[in-house]
Amino acid sequence: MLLHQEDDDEVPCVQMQRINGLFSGKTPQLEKGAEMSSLRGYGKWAPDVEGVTLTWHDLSVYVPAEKEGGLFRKQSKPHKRLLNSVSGAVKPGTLVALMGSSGAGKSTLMNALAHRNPVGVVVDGDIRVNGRPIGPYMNNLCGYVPQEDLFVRDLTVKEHLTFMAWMRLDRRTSRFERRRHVLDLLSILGLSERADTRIGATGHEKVLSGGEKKRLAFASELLTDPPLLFCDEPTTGLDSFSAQKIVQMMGSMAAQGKTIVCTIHQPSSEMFSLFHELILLVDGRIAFMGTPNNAVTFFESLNYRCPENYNPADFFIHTLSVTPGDEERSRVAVKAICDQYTVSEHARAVDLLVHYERHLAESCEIPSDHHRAPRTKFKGPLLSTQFFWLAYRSFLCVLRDPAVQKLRIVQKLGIAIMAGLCYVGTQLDQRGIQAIQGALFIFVTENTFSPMYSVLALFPQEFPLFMREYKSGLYGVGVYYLSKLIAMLPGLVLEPVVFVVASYWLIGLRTTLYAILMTVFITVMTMNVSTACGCFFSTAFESPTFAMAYLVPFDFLLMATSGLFIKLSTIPVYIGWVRYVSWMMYSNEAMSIVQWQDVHNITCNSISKDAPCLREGSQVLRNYSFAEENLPFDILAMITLYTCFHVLGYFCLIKRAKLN
Ligand SMILES: Nc1ncnc2c1ncn2[C@@H]1O[C@H](COP(=O)(O)OP(=O)(O)OP(=O)(O)O)[C@@H](O)[C@H]1O
Repeated sequence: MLLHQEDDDEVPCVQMQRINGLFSGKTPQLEKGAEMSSLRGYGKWAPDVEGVTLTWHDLSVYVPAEKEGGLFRKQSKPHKRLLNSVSGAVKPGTLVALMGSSGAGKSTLMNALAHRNPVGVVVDGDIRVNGRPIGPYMNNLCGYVPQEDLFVRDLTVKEHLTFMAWMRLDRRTSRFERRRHVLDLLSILGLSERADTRIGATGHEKVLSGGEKKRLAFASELLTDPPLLFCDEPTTGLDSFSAQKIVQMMGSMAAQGKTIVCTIHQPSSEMFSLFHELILLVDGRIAFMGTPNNAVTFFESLNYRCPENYNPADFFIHTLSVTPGDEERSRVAVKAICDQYTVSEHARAVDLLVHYERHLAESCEIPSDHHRAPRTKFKGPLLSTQFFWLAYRSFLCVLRDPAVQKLRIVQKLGIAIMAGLCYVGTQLDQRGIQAIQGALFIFVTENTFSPMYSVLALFPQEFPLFMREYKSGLYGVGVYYLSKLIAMLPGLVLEPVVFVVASYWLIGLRTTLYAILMTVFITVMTMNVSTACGCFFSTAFESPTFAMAYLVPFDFLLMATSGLFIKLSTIPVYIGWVRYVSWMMYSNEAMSIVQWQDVHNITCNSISKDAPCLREGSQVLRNYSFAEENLPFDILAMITLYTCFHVLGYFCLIKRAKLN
């Protein structure tokens, strides 16, 4: 059989048919024109795409090696190579098993092929889809089922898919079509009966089984009907029956023309027989690529005979593994297998296919910006749609956890009543001044500390899911951040209102409508600024523990400069600047102004003979270094701080997203 290529520019048809026959017996030979046109018309809006051929040539992947040396003497080591000049090709309608021992480079290869490389990873080589170099359009073209299932646990199966349908499908898809799509997928993947079941998560009430979650992960990817699908260890953690079902399902999808690459560990013989192609990776090199039957023959030709009734998958991995105690000899043997594969007819067949695809693409004169074509065809959801669905998802989560919400409201109510009871009977006299100022300070602290600390986990706990969805191009940082804020807003208004209403009259604060409304407004503002500060710390640090470590000293300074414990005019200059970022001070001053402005009838029953008698509200304010005319400035300062904290939080989230 003639397998080597004499001339890159001339690939005779007979030779190509032979290659295809050798490479995969079941793959239909696509017509030259048909194949190219299928890709040219591709986009999410064009689900009728026929299929894709994925090729990669001379592909190497590097990561920067760790730096050595002390704090002031860092030396860069050369990059570490994870993949070493690998080439391969997968045709439409093929289910490929990507196998190798742990650390062989399977995930690295799959990430490179799917154009989803982690930050810092350098990819060198040529990866093409139907002859086109891959690019950001891969987000639209391919589906990626990750190994670890990450879902919003409080959603039901149907809600999750509906969310995905709005976030992933073309904006021109009608509501009816989306619903039909979701229902069809539920039915195809056997999830119809679980449609209204909550997904659940590890450590919580588990409501979907591992296999069902995996099928849901497939459903999320299949919504866009991608012709190319990557699956990272889809059977890991599943029982043999569920694992078999998943592989069978992938087989049926491949039978419909999809190209599916799947990493897999220890498949049973029965499961292994469902794969059309096999790629064996070892130490970043390809030890074999071709059909499982050809793999057996290839290993036999190297005197590695798979015993009868032995699972070939186990045999290959065993042969390619490094035996403890005999590392040197095993490494030499494994290297010899890779070297033999490189000069084998199987490798040459792959090379020919790779060159053929490239030749085909070049001869079709695709415009230089061809890689943008799929993007221009697909019209993603509008920002407003993304915002609505993200906010809706967050609201659902809040509503689905009523115990936490109820607890927070009950807690607020309890503290408000306790605080109120402490100040019952407050008179407008000299003792009353201290009582009122103390009560106002409780208004400030109670609406500062607990909300600020309660949001510290908000972003870190959802970060893995956010990163996955962000990296797959589902939405941007801004719309995500904004949706989180909006979802929190009802609670951030309700809680302070409950607090003020429950304690205001018990304490005996001013009962003018203006004073009540302004106190409610300032308390709501206080809680929102505190939460904004918490959000900033939540995005700036990778864990709530770190955030807390920095937030506690900051809080101390805020409280010390709030105006109750020390006269603001006497604070030393070197620490005095903190008052300008202390919303506790602004809030305290604003609430004090509301309570004391235009008060002229304070009874003079001085606590001690030496203490001055404060008859006027303005005197009370002056006593705390507050000034009546500062009220608009205090409110403006709180609004500014609220905005600044959120802007900082947003930029920190962008930075974290880019670094991960
Ligand atoms: N970002 C990275 N920085 C440094 N080393 C990395 C990085 N990513 C992967 N590696 C290393 O590259 C090698 C291949 O990793 P990869 O995750 O691709 O292996 P794998 O075959 O998928 O393994 P497993 O089956 O255990 O998931 C491993 O030794 C891993 O430690």
